[in-house]
Amino acid sequence: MAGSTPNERTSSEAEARYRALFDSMDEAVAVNEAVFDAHGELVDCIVLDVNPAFEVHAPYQAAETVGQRVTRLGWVSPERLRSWGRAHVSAAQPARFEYFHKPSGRWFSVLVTPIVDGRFFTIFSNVTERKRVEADLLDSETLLSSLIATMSEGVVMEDADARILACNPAAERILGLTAEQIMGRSSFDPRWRAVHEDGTPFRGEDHPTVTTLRTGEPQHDVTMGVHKPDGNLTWISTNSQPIYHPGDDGLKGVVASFHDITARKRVEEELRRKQAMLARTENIAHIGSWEWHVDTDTVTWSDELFRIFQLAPGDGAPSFAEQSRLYHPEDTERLRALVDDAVRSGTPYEIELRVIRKDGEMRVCLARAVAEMGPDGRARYLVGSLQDITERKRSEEAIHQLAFYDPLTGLPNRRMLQDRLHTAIVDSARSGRFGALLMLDLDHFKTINDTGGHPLGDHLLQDVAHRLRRGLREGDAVARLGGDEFVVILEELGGQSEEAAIQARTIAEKIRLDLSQPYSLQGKECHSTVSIGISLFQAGSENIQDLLQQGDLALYKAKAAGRNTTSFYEPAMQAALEQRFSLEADLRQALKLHQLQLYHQIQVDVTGRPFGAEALLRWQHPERGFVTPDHFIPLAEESGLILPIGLWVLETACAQLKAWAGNPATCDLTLAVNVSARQFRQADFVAAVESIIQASGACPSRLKLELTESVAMDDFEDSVTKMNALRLLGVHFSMDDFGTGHSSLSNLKRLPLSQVKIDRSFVRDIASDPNDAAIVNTIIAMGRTMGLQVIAEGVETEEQQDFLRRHHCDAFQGYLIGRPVPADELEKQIDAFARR
Ligand SMILES: Nc1nc2c(ncn2[C@@H]2O[C@H](COP(=O)(O)O[C@H]3[C@@H](O)[C@H](n4cnc5c(=O)[nH]c(N)nc54)O[C@@H]3COP(=O)(O)O)[C@@H](O)[C@H]2O)c(=O)[nH]1
Repeated sequence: MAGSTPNERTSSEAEARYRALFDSMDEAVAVNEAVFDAHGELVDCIVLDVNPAFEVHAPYQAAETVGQRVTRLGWVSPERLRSWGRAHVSAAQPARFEYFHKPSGRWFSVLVTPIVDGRFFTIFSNVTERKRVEADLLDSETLLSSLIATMSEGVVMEDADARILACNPAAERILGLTAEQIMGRSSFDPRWRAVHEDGTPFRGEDHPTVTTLRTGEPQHDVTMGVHKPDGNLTWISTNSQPIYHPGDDGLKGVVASFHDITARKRVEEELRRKQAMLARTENIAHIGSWEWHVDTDTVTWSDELFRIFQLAPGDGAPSFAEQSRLYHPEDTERLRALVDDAVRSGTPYEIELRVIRKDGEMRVCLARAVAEMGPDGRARYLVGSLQDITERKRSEEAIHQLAFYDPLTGLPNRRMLQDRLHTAIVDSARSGRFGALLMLDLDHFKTINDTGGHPLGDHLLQDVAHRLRRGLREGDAVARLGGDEFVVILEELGGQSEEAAIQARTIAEKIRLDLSQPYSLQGKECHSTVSIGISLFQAGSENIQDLLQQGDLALYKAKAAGRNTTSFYEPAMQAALEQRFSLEADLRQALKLHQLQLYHQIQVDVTGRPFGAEALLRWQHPERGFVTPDHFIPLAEESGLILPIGLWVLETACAQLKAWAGNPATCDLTLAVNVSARQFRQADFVAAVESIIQASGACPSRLKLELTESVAMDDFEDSVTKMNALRLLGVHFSMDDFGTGHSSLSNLKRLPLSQVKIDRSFVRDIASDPNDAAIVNTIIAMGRTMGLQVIAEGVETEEQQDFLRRHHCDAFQGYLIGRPVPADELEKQIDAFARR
């Protein structure tokens, strides 16, 4: 360059290079000059120059910028400039600040770099985009942290050593710790006192965050219990997620979120407890429950249901259709109809089903179900129960069996018979045909029982039951009333009474013959026969009790006819029975109304001297007149009235003895009193006699009790005991009706008798019948051998008395000597004898 110095050339070349560089720079650059105040403090800068990029990137035109002060341009505030100037200008250090150009809405990063002589480059970089990203980032971070802060889930962030770096308020609340207490704690910290659901300790290495740190895998829904500082256990469900830094492979930490499931656990626990309780209850009650979702055919069963069917719960509940094979084939059709109905119309059902278990065992179950209906009016669900009622059924059957059947023979008992009889009468009304009741009683069963023992008797009754069942038609009923009494009900006989009677007798005869065939009992052949009473019935003609009574009467007739026979009921028997009932009713009143009297029949010795009398009961009825003992004594025996009557006789007789004791003419008299079987068998008989004697003041040795042979021989040991006891008191005994029984000599010897009385049936024909004469002779001889007084009763003629006297009979009683008379009459007879 001409005319310039080298320095000037160098300077201008540098200027040119600077210019070229300045102008070529991509960034907007301004050259500024510092403005200092009097104290040398930077107070402003004046823009000296701008490059071409300035107009492109900076928000100003060169013309409006050059020569302007930067504070006026708004690039920096005076205060900021001043403070920067203080800190950096002297050190010639660059400064960077950011500046927002409002009119353009752009952000600039402004780099102020000191050059020399108080000049600066001010370089503008448009950072609007970065600022936007930064602002967005800031926004999302703010959002995230406020989200975490407000979350109900606890969140903690742990570093690579599982040490907590951050936590949110929910974590504090759930763990019962402050943020300060949480921060820095590691998952291994024993203070957590973490436990598994089964109560075992939760080891630090199993903690989900530790697992995530170890494996890099997220963990989900890990349940653990942690103890709060107050000792309460809090249950949490935890998720953990690994944290990686972008562009970095290494695991930096883990974030864990957890929520408090203590309440849920409590509810679950309660639910579990209730389910267990329900299962236990179902087990105790043998009730299984089920649910069937109709559309999907999904079936749910309770454990108990599996148990009832003996199926493994692991195999799952069979579908509804499959279940039919679990029931008895006869039940499935009915069940299907009920299920169809329930599905169609929602009708609940209840049905007894027979469940066939895998091993073939049959159980009786009560099935119940209700439907849950859908909006379409069809069932969506069927919900039901199945109760195993096998044991209950068995008990009911056993109770029914006990209540309605005879345990020995298995036949219906009296109660059941009444039901059957009722049905038979109703059926007879419908069909117009006759029915018949056969009342059966085994002949001499007591003897079989007594001689062979009760087991033999039981065996016979069972065999009889078997034969009866075997020999009858299916519709006919057979029952055992008790003891050896059986009843057969025949139905559908003829429509006419004669025809029905013939049919009934034919069947009864068949039964009689069948039952009279030999029995093989306990290895021995036994024989038995039966008496049968037949009573026909028709619709409404009789009530059940009447019918049974008619059967009894017919049976009585058969027995009276010699047994092993059949007899029909006759209305005349009914009349006799009614009369008997009426007589019994009157006899009950007789004592109270003082209608009974004691007559006395004199007894004399061979010289004709009266030594005593027999007391004989008389009943003077106001309407019936004089009722003889033969009529009412058996009735009194059967009804039990003989007990109060017998006591009255004893009391009256003892009172009479006491009265006689005061009279020299009668003081030596004995009085014989008849004792009935029932009276003698009373356990307190001896005590009763003793107390009557004592109460009356009578002399016991004047009292003679007459027992028949059969009474004395029946329960012989009891007779011996009682008689000995009374004999010790002084009471004498006479054996009445002697010769009619079967007493053996050895037995007779054991009885403390004073007298035997020859039955009047032998005396009657004594003169004409050599047999009777022989019997009387034998009795007299035996009595004398045994040292007993022998008295003959029923002596009506001189011939009889002569015969007896000739054969050394000791004493006589009969119409020949005197009829039974009242006590005052007897005393007159005694006087008359005395006067002879
Ligand atoms: N348990 C009780 N039984 C009693 C009582 N009183 C009587 N009886 C028993 O009743 C049966 C009938 O007695 P009755 O009608 O009194 O007949 C007695 C006499 O009258 C009768 N008799 C006496 N002498 C003759 C005679 O010469 N001819 C004749 N045809 N009959 C005569 O005999 C009956 C006395 O019998 P017995 O007792 O066997 O000596 C009868 O069985 C009485 O036992 C009572 O209080 N309790």
